[in-house]
Amino acid sequence: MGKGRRMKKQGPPAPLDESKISMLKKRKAGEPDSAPKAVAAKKRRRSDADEEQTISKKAAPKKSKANGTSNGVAKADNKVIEKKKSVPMDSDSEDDDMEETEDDEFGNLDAVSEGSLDSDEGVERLSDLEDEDDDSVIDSDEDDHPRETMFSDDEDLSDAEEKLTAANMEGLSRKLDAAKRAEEEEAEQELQEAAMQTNIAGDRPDVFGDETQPGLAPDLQLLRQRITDTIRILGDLKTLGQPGKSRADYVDLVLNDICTYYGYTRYLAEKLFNLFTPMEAFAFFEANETPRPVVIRTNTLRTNRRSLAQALINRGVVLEPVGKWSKVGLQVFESAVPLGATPEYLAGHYILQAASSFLPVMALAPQPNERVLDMASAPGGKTTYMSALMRNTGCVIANDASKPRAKGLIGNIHRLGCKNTIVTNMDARTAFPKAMGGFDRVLLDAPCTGTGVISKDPGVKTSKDERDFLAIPHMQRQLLLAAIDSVDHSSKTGGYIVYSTCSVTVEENEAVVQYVLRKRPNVKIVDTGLGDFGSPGFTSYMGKKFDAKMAMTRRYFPHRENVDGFYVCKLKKTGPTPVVQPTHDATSAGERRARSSSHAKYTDEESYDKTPIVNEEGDGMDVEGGSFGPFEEDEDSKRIDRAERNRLRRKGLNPKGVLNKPKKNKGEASEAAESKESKEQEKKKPEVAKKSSNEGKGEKKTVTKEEKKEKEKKEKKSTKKATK
Ligand SMILES: C[S@@+](CC[C@H](N)C(=O)[O-])C[C@H]1O[C@@H](n2cnc3c(N)ncnc32)[C@H](O)[C@@H]1O
Repeated sequence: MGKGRRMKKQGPPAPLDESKISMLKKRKAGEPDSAPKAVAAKKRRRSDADEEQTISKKAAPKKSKANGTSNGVAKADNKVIEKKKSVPMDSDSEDDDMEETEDDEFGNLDAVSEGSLDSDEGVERLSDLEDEDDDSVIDSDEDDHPRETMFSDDEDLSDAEEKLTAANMEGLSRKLDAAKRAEEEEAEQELQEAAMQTNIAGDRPDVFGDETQPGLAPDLQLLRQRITDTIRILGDLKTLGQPGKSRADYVDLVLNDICTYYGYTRYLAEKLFNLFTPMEAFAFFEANETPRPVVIRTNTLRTNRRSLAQALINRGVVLEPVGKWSKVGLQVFESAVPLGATPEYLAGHYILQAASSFLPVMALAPQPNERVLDMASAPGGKTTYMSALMRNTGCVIANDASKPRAKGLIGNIHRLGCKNTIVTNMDARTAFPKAMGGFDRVLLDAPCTGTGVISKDPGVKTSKDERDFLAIPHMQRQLLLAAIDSVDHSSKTGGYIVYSTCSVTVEENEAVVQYVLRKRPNVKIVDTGLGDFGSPGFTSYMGKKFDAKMAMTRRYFPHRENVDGFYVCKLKKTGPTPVVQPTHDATSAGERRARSSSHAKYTDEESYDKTPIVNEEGDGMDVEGGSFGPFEEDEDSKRIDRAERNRLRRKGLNPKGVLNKPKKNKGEASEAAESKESKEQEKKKPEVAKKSSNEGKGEKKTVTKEEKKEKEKKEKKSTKKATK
């Protein structure tokens, strides 16, 4: 498995159709639109495209002259070229440049976003196309027909994209060059691989032979070579494996090498490795070493994608639509200006947002006039998208437990002009549905370990340990139960919950969903509406079986889709959550309030869902004792405590010493558990001694001798007395 193959799989987005470029370059050069020519142009080769580009560049100045300072396409292209030559990347000159152009361009952009396009030549050429604005305001309409609405293949859209492509062809030509180079590299790589495989064909490569000298820095190239060799052997152990070496030996070797080469802890490397075949695991680890594409989301509350693209192209940004699956995303290839400081950014026309982050919101598909909760919302990428899909109507409650993060959230909400949003700062586990409930839809984009975003945060490689993979899923389960309980199952338009994480581990995804399915039989998994993009969730993992519908949840991986690792699950609430009816005396005022709002129907006998909560053991599923077993509260805290003790031991610390130190806030529970445990052990000691003495083993021997001596002394004394 070499880089070439990985590139093919993970690769950049599919190379652009050259025909589009040829056709549009012709248009750009002043030729009338001609569909037949465009079809013929499809077959042209790259050299033709280059030639046409030269023509278009020559034609461009005329246009820009005619346009003056307008947003003409030709000017845009020139500007890209000029900027590349004359605008250094240091911030001073960027600012200067922006100041010079800001008034005109920004003024125009505002006009465009309000639909009053300038009638100058360049802009006209764009505006004569079907505007995608109307479509792009709402990304998805009815939940019942999500695919139709979200993956529209309609003509207008592709036509608009062609326009965008035309406007951006300078960048796209470069992209084609890059794709060609990548292809050549791939071919080269494959040749090398083939040669390498020929060398070892028939041989059984001895990957165990070349141990690095202890104390010496490893030769990374050799290490990488050994990783690829071991992975190949694991793919055909029978033929390539050394006699006497088992699969476990090879896995152990490759895991150690992965830890050294990529810098993971053994614990995490193993966890991630186990998600895939060895070959795919390698692709995953490799993909974590390269950044994902930069993507921006158009804020349709302020502009539309076409106008935004136009404005940014004018500033020297090279971009293109992110893909058919989104009508609001733009992938940025190059930028002559800082994307977080353009006038368009400051005016809230877009937000920098990873492509995978769009998906949970698209799955939730909030509708205008609904009441929606975003449980863990900071810094607000998804909240603001929800607000835009709802066209600033209804109400979005954007909650986050972190006050500093909530500040960033408020900033984004203001910048993007979301007027239907209220920010709250509460621990969602306990606040909802107590404080508020009865929502039409709830998004839980849960706090997670971040194993899907290692390319952004390589610290995850070493910072996440056993304890995190117990404590975080524990919190996720609590949050998801609260999310379900906060939804109004009888909502006419909704009744949906979307659970998402930017982690790829099973503990944080399928296992959390499985847990809530057992705890809340009044929810079921439904289609996310995200089509075939991504892979199905696991229905079984390492001997554990999950609900068959788990395949309807979606997984996204950096090496497969070239997006951050992500998980999306959509649930539909079918009835009220069964609750044990408390006596009135025991009900607090807060609980009564919550019940009267969100759980109004709990007391309604007719609508009360009598479905019994399924057996804690699950429906014949093997959920006991595994690494992601039944996750009961007590079980969890014991496991978390155990993991904490292990962590401290690994650090060479005495868990008792550390955990028994008085603490003010965190860890009180584990401290209490720890001291309770040690007290119990203390109590147990005499019992052990007693028990042992009965059994005649170990410690009891000493005790018995002492006792015997004591007894003998006493006997001697009493004998003496008796003699006297
Ligand atoms: C993955 S981030 C959310 C990202 C956000 N949805 C977005 O798209 O911008 C998880 C968030 O959960 C918040 N969080 C952690 N524990 C929480 C809790 N108990 N209740 C509410 N929010 C919590 C964190 O502060 C963090 O901002």
